[in-house]
Amino acid sequence: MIELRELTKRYGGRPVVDRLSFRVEAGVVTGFLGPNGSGKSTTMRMILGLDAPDHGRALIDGVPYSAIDRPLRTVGALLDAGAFHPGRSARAHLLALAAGNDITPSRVDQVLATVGLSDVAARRAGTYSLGMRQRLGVAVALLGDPGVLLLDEPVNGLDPEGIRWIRDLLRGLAAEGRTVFVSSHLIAEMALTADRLVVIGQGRLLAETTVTDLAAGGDTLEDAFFRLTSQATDYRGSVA
Ligand SMILES: Nc1ncnc2c1ncn2[C@@H]1O[C@H](COP(=O)(O)OP(=O)(O)OP(=O)(O)O)[C@@H](O)[C@H]1O
Repeated sequence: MIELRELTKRYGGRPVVDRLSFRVEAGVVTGFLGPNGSGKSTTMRMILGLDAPDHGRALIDGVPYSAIDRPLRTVGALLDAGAFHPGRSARAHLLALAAGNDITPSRVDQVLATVGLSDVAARRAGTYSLGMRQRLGVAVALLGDPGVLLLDEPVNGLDPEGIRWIRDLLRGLAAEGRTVFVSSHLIAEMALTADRLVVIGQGRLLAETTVTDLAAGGDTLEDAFFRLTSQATDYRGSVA
């Protein structure tokens, strides 16, 4: 379970995450939705201890990330799919991470198979397509067989087959009782993947809901999402 209590981050005096409080429960996929720049990545970075909050806290199974022993085995994260040494093979990359976290080499082969990279595992990660890099990022997240998973925009750059694959994977991981928290700015994709939704705008909580309830007002999901977030963007578009 992930719990945020009044989590706040300011940049240049401006709150980009603003007293955010909510829970992400185990056993379902929770979508984290908001327009561009609404603070999703900053929130995830604070949950993972990569950015320090100015106020409030983020807890994973009741403790801050920094207090978790062997974190890879508790929390798996996909933040930036490009974060690999380009000269290293996918297998070497995973083996190095496994060695540092008391994870067996056989687990490396398992996750390579899960993400569909077994046949190309000896290739340098720098030669991978964007979709293959996303899959390697997912392999890293799964490596420690963690009970909690955070994925920031995992479908970015994936083709339709890859999108369906990640959707099925996330739903399967939640069905195993894991906590799955996945960000997106695409309501249509989240409607197919997530059960619960946490919607933010300008760093503030706009709604904690379910896909079913969001659509219940008779609107299309997209209309309901726009209605929720229309007053909470830093930009405005107009149709000529
Ligand atoms: N290191 C930083 N320094 C200053 N401002 C930052 C920093 N990181 C993020 N911001 C600002 O914080 C706000 C929230 O950014 P964030 O990346 O968390 O949003 P997001 O919801 O993930 O957006 P997107 O969907 O576009 O990825 C933005 O206005 C961004 O410019």
